[in-house]
Amino acid sequence: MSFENPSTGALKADHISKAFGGLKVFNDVSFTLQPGGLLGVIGPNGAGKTTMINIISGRLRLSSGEVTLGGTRVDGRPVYENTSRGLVRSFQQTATFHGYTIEDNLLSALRFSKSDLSILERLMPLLDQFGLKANWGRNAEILPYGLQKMLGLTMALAARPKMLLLDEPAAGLEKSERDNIDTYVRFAREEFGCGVLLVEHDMELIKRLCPSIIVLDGGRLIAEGAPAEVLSYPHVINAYLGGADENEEDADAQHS
Ligand SMILES: Nc1ncnc2c1ncn2[C@@H]1O[C@H](COP(=O)(O)OP(=O)(O)OP(=O)(O)O)[C@@H](O)[C@H]1O
Repeated sequence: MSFENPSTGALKADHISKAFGGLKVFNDVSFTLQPGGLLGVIGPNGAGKTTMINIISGRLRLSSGEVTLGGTRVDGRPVYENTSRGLVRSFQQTATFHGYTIEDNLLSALRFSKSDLSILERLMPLLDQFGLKANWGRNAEILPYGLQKMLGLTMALAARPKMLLLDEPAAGLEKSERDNIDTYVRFAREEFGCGVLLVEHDMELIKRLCPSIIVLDGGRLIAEGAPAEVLSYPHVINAYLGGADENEEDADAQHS
């Protein structure tokens, strides 16, 4: 039994593991994201970051362990049910309805999440800043990629998230557009008070935004803590650079 309110409680991954057939994507990973908190998730390609978001949001089932929001189990639950609990994810690729205008896309997002037009009013400063307001009646399909990406991210806020799962929001953006992600995350936290799980490869962004991070590699959680510290750990650097085998390093050390 839980006495916590699911819409205000922490997001907890408790000893979660996922395998696709014989392929173990991650194994025995645990972490907690406090309400209103911000946790970065990094790891080399194929480390299992997107799979983790798919599991937390309800798209995929866990092999073992559990994920709870405010004490209520959310893994294995339908996506729409988790969305209505305030657990909302964004996609690595753009996720807009092609053939529809910016306005239509946002109105559809409001409808899907049973939100009213007042949410659109709350989003207006963001829409203005990203240049989406200026392109209101344009077909989303023909917008530059950066605008499509920010539209998709803004649409995620239409569901009034309590916990926002962001899957590489900066991927595909020009360097000059990446400040938009800082603005977006700050806005989401201030306007909606939501917690943010930020999966990202852009280390500058991670260092700027996240007070703490976890690192996944080869299916394991290999480090956690403040980014400046964690990113200096040799085994984290090694995971990213795919450096020399540890035994080779030992052998080198013995010969030097
Ligand atoms: N539906 C699936 N069936 C089988 N294997 C899968 C499936 N989805 C993902 N995988 C495998 O799981 C592993 C983790 O993939 P995932 O996309 O979660 O990694 P990632 O850390 O998000 O990578 P990237 O940083 O490149 O986006 C990869 O080896 C991938 O091929």
